[in-house]
Amino acid sequence: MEDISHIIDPLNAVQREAVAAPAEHLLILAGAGSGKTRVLVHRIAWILETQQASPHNILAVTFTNKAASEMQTRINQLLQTTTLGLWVGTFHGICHRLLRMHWQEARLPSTFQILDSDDQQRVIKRILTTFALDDKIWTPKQVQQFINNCKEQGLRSQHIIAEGYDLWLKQMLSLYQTYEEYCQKNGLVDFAELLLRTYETLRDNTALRATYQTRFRHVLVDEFQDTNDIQYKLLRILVGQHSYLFAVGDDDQSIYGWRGAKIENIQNLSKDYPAIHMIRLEQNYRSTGTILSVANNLIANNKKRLGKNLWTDGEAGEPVYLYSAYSEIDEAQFIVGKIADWVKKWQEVAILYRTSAQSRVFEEALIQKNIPYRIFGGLRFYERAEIKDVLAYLRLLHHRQNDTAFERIINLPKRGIGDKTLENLRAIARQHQCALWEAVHHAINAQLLTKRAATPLLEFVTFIDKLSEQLLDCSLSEKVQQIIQQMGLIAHYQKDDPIDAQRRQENLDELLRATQQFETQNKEEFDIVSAFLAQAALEAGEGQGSKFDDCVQLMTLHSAKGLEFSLVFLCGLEEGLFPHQNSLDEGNLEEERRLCYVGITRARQTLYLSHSETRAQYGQRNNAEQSRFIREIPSELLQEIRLKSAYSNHSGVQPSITLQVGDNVSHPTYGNGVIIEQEGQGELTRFQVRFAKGATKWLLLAYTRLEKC
Ligand SMILES: Nc1ncnc2c1ncn2[C@@H]1O[C@H](COP(=O)(O)OP(=O)(O)OP(=O)(O)O)[C@@H](O)[C@H]1O
Ligand SMILES: [Mg+2]
Repeated sequence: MEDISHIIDPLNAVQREAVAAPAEHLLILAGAGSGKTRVLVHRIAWILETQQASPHNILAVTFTNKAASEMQTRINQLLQTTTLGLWVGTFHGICHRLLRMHWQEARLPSTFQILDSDDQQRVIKRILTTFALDDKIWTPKQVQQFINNCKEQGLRSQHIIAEGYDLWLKQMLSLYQTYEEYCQKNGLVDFAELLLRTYETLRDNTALRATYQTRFRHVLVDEFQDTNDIQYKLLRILVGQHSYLFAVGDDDQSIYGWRGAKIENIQNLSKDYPAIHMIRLEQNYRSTGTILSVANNLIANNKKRLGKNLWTDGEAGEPVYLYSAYSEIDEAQFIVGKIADWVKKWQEVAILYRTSAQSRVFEEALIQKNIPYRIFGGLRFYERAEIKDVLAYLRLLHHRQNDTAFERIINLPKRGIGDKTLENLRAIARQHQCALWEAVHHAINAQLLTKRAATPLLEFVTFIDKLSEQLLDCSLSEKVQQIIQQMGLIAHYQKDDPIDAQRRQENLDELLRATQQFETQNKEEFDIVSAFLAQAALEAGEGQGSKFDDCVQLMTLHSAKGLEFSLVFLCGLEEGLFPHQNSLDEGNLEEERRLCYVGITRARQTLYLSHSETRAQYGQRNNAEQSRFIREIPSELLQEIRLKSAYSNHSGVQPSITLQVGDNVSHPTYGNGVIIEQEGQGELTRFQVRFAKGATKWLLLAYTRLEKC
């Protein structure tokens, strides 16, 4: 047998037990940072190295594409070779792959296209117009949620029976049904459909099911606590009579309940696989003792827990710091000031927040200090308008029947094709049951449109046909480059919004780099354009590029799952923000607390918690109450960094408050401005100043040198 010490040695006794367990179903239920992901990776390496199965027999499911590629790298490192045939991916990625391979069994056209969330809403909007429903009452978003919820539970419209007089449900169901028919006819597959369709295909196809059940002898799943109904069903159907499930998870980190994830799936495992062997890991290797105590104390407030006790034999480390800011801008400046003092790599630093809108103030503060940063997950690269514009062109060139792409670019840049003409086209398409592209031809041939309406349309289709022919033999990146050039997109954005044009151009440059990289990585790919488009839709920016690799990471708490950083800032700990008001209203406090637990346990060495006493919301500044989560942490574990103490250390003179709202003032950095608001008293007096350069800032009188002028 091969020497497997490099796989086993870096593990503790319980981790070894899990990695080297005999072929059986296993559930590793353990707290944050206890090595679950490490154990999963080592288990794969161990299976391969001890030759119990070939890479071909292994399927590993992770939560993000980033996690999947890290996992693949770790396995290759451990085995010191590149493994081929191993499937590692997200549920969506794996299902997409299966559907591409088995489109016939799945009753899809070979050219089926993925609808991302935006495209899906566009389709729903179209359907809503044909129903002539009031789109204020029947919002596309609401219909989208209804459809996705159904699909995530494995339900088709025909499976749901609207009883009696439930008119709302009846209406939703008929919208759902129309949507299903539309997608089926046009070969469109939304994200939830990827999973549901794969499940149904395997369920209804005995031979196919048998093939995969025989193939995947080992099915391994990370972050199992966040699987939803359809994902669980998929796992059940993939794990055959002679396969083994290896699930790792942490009930305390279940944070996707709002998206249909079911903690109960952990209990279901023991019901559905009675022989499952459960292993608990309790030693945490990630965080200092103090950080871990903070996390343990917080999560102890949850009632619904399976219960576990995490410990570390590492050092207590630094205290956990708590900063009370007087505004979100002060909060951002404090945090960014601390980051500027950080001497190690930027990439070891993360700012975590509850809602993605909070990122903007941090971005501004980071830009001011010239610190490179990257937004992970939130502001997705492939979701940015300019990227979607170019990809829509690419889609239409590749597949003229793609109506979503057609609609997106028909007037981009402006061609003078009016809404009325488009409405006519849609009607023709409906009547002839054809794509908009064909509807244009119908309309022109049968002279259904006025000359004024027909001319730009004819120009458009001719242009696209010509461009398509011209680019036929070009590489993917050449195509993208030509589209950007020939469509005059940069000039269009310049006209559209000159301030934003620079950023958009940078994004387009980045897109070109992405296609070039894709080409070198996928030399064997037969249909590289389709492969790239699918990846773009699926990844939606997780692998978002940045000019710098080494940059500070900004992300929502939800995106932070599974990751770790030396220095973590957990900000906006205020009632209504975190815990979020929606969750409070819906009785989901425990899930919010788990989210806070996830945030705290991302930190290895240093953790700052912060909240602001006031926060601007909906155009006004409100007082904000400190989050209950801070109060739930024993105060001896926290070291407060107080404005007050900062003030008393401040060598300046006692501020004499001679300023008032309406005064013209000058500031050494920001220049001249006018006071528009005043708050607080004595040493905590603060002014809101609108500066001539455009910025509006809250300034604490004790800190700033504001002079009347
Ligand atoms: N036996 C060990 N010896 C040393 N370091 C370890 C050991 N086990 C895990 N680690 C390290 O501890 C950290 C946390 O491990 P890992 O990310 O696998 O935990 P996890 O349980 O998956 O955490 P999460 O719940 O946040 O996903 C990693 O840096 C990992 O390399
Ligand atoms: Mg993990």
